Amino acid sequence: MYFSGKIEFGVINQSVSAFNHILGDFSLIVYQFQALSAFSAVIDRLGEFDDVLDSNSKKGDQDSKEKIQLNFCLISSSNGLHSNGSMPLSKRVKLLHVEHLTVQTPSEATLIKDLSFEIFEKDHLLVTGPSGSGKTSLLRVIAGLWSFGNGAITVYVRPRGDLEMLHSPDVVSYQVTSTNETIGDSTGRRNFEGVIFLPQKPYMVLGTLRQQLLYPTWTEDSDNLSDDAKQSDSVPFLMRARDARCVNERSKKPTSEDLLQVLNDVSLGHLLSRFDGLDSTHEWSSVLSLGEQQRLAFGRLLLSKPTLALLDESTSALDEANEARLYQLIQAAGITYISIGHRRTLYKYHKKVLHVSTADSTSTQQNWSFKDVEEDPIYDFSKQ
Ligand SMILES: Nc1ncnc2c1ncn2[C@@H]1O[C@H](COP(=O)(O)OP(=O)(O)OP(=O)(O)O)[C@@H](O)[C@H]1O
Repeated sequence: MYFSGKIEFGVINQSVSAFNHILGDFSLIVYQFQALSAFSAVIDRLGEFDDVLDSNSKKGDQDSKEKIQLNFCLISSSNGLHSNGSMPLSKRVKLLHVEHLTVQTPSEATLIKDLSFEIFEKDHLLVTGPSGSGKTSLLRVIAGLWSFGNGAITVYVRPRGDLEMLHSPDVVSYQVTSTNETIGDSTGRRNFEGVIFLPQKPYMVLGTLRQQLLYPTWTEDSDNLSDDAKQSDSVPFLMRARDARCVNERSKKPTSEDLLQVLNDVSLGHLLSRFDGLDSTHEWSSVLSLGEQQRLAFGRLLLSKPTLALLDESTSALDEANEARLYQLIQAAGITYISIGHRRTLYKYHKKVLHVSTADSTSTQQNWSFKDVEEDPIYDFSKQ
């Protein structure tokens, strides 16, 4: 066609280039077919996952009446002087109110029936009972990690700094007023300050010894979170982003001296020479024994000073001397705690005891008893 003059040379060039272009585009699909099909499978799975989340949240809304109501209240304080200037008798600060709580498993088997009790400051509570009776589930409910069942729980938290105030000799009383401000419910429960849950096997973060100690209160991730993220539910519970109404200022990050002091307090000073200071990185869950990990977790408690600590067999791997030392340390730090444990020696460090027995599915009777620790016959044995 070119020689007969029907077409110009430039047009032939353009046609070749256009053909190559189209061939290249189609070849991309052929060559990348495997990657594209894998990508499509991932998109399908994400789509299904999203559908399941949507249906669960809709179901959750429908079932909300059946779920455990968890509320957080901000404790308000006053110096409590009477109008005539006299000092009132110091009032006890309520930290936890459990009302008609029934705890169930996801398959609706009842673990604890119609439980009601109150915990005041320094009313350290020991939860005992046979294996499988629901002790851990109860702590998970209080921590907001479990909501199967019904009833209501109110957790009272105080603004950071008030713990120090309470123990200052200038403060003669600390009062819960009738105008406690509700700062969150079961949907917004992650945005508060004041409750820490310590499992039997503590979570060891990837990073340095310093980061281990600062977790979960001063994690780098939570430092880097945007304000929007800090206010959203997407922040993991243990990172505990702060609610502006709860703490006016971010609590002061402990210095290296504070961290060294806490390490010595929990008898882990030797880790510094063994692992070359605070800033070396190791796989901590492998290089530390369970007892050392549990002591490290108590170090975190001593730095964070929560209003309420939930200890789920948190000293199970420790000898009695170390266990005694840790309980004395958190008592001295003014932390009120609820512990689960099987050892008789634990009775000494608690004021109240909640005994849960295995629920009988054929009976509607309560399967728990709540009393002062002195009233429990085991208490006398524990002192020997
Ligand atoms: N995620 C779950 N799904 C279904 N059932 C569960 C779940 N977690 C716990 N359970 C069941 O709930 C019951 C209570 O468990 P829980 O861990 O609260 O008991 P526990 O009293 O703390 O036991 P232990 O003293 O052995 O730690 C057990 O029968 C357990 O199998």
